[in-house]
Amino acid sequence: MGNTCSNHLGIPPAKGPNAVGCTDFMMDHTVKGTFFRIYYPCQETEKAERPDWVPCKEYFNGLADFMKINRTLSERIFNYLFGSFKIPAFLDAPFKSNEKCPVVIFSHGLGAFRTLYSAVCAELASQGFIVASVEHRDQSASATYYYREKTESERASETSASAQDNLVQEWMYYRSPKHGESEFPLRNKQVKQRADECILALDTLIKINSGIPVQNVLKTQFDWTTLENSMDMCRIAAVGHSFGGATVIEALCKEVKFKCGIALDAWMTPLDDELFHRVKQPIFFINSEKFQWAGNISRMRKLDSAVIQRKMITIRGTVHQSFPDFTFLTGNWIGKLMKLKGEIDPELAIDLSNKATLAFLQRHLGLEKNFNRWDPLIDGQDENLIQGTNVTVLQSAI
Ligand SMILES: CCN(CC)CCN(C[C@]12C[C@](c3ccc(C(F)(F)F)cc3)(C1)C2)C(=O)Cn1c(SCc2ccc(F)cc2)nc(=O)c2c1C=CC2
Repeated sequence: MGNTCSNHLGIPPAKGPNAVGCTDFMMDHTVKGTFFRIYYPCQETEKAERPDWVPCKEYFNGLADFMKINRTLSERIFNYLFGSFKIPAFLDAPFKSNEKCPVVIFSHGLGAFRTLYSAVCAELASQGFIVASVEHRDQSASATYYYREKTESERASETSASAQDNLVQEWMYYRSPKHGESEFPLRNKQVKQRADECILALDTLIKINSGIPVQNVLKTQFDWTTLENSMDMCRIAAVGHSFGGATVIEALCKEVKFKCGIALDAWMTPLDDELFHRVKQPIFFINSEKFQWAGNISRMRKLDSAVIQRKMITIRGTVHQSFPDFTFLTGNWIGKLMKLKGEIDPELAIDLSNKATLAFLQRHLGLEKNFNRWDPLIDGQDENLIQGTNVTVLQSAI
């Protein structure tokens, strides 16, 4: 990425001391199995190549459905606009770390999928974390796939004998609420499934860490046994964007192994009210300036506590899409037109968010790093940050 001129488009490289590897894991042939992309510290290798940011065209089709635009037209536009981007990580590079790595489980937003937050996940991996970016199968992702065994008739109708093993790749697309269907029951059911999927991903990493052999149904060149005894299972956090932010809070409530949570522009609607007094871990809300509204903020405020650290900052000049990778991938005027960019430089915004995240993780995972140099950001002490929120919340609404 030698190109330094400002109009260079691409996901910014990670800033930490470690090179970043990434690979995919799918547990089994069911829709209930866990599916995630893992980012990890790796050996510098010139031969590994960077994977495509969007792995296959079905994701662009799903994105078109999610945005309610025509598939054929948009597939061409998305391919033209985004088809050639690579992510800042080396595919299947050999894992390398001279110390146990803390663990982050990442949850994507509504209409997104596992690869769209690589600027956040790769940065954490470059700083020594192992990050599992889950792909949710609750029909909130634009698209996702799983494998199922072929049925008798499918096998029978097979022409060539050289057919692949008896598996069929099954695609699941975003499900929008039916006409008249109220949003809460659907989103509440989904947030519970999403939390379970984050916990299942964590349990899978725990098995891998303890040397229990686990099957990866995806054919990759990555040797999962190299991760044995490499993860610090006392230092686990959950991070997520928007619907993924709500998933973080639900997951913290269900699984005490998550020591803290970071919610990037959380969307609080899917959460039950009675959840708020049950979650006990520290939570950090990093909000955009444009997405939040009083009702959403007042639900975050219900988590305020005198005894458990709950923090909130707002990044000036940001929009909801300032956290996913799209914010880096279009020119200024398209980006602003499509609300993919705010007023602030996207790389500065994600840098502030990542540094504040690392400082909060050091504080609540007890890391012995120097991320505490960014502690002031947790309290909004920067010209581009607001401590708390810019949204006025009526006192009575709390
Ligand atoms: C009419 C559609 N309507 C559906 C309910 C609202 C659609 N919408 C605003 C969008 C996503 C947008 C987007 C993406 C991507 C391009 C592209 F051109 F760059 F591809 C453009 C334009 C369309 C901005 C959101 O849903 C916002 N949002 C998100 S956006 C997460 C996301 C999705 C797809 C991505 F590729 C990247 C990130 N995650 C949430 O958890 C929640 C919300 C709202 C409440 C909870």
